[in-house]
Amino acid sequence: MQAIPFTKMHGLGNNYIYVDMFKENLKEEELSDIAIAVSSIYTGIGSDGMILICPSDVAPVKMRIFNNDGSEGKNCGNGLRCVAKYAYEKKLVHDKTFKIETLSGLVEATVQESETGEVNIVTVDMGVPRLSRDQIPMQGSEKSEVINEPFPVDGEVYHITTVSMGNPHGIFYVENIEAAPLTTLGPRVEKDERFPESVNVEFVEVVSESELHFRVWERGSGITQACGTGACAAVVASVLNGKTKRGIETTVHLAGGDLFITWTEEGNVLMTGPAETICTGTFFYRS
Ligand SMILES: N[C@@H](CCC[C@H](N)C(=O)O)C(=O)O
Repeated sequence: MQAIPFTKMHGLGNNYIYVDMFKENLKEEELSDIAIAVSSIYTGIGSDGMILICPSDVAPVKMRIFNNDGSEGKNCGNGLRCVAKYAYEKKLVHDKTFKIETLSGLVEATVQESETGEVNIVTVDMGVPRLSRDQIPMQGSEKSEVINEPFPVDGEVYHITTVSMGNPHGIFYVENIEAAPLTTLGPRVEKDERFPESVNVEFVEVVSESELHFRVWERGSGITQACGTGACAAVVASVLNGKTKRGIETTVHLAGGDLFITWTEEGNVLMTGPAETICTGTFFYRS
């Protein structure tokens, strides 16, 4: 049995068990099983997965994210805001703006500190979205982009736009977000063979040129209350489809609350939203 101190945090209800790898030592070959164990609502703590806050050779801190099925993702927008909050409050960093390494590259976080020294709001420069099929990855002509492309599923033709924010997203537009086929099309598209690494599946209702409703079926975790990279991908997809404008802030309404996202004229995507600590404790892992 291994005692693992943890902090549970969430960004708009997208909640993970955070382990401080500056202090703890988890075996690489057990990470996937530990993520599954901590995430269980019956025999674990209950979460959308596990995030490791690690030392880095190229930044003050590195994030690794495991979904609740044990698979490792390459990026996590809500997780990045929580990692930034943790790193600043625990004095792993001293500047309000600092880099975070992810498996898909470096991003830059800026924390807003309250009078009590707490961080509640974080902006992350998520970098440049990746649009070609080989970057998603998605089967088909390598360098082509997938914008409102017919996407047949079990005899019905939907239209998909794909964007990578370091992890893959497939976006579908719907008339009414409440009627989005989250639990049917979500898992079906997640594992579709056209996506060799699976895909996060998002449904978007356009409210105006600067406002979207959004729901997500996450790769490896199913329905979550929010997906930061997914919301960034939805804003990029909406510009590409001529539904919203580039260079202006778009409010994305997720099940867990709102994110404020701009795809800048310079090319980077900026995401601003909350990060909160739920509790701390010790998990007893039995391998
Ligand atoms: N919830 C996250 C994304 C987590 C990883 C994703 N499920 C994947 O496998 O790519 C976010 O806030 O971006």
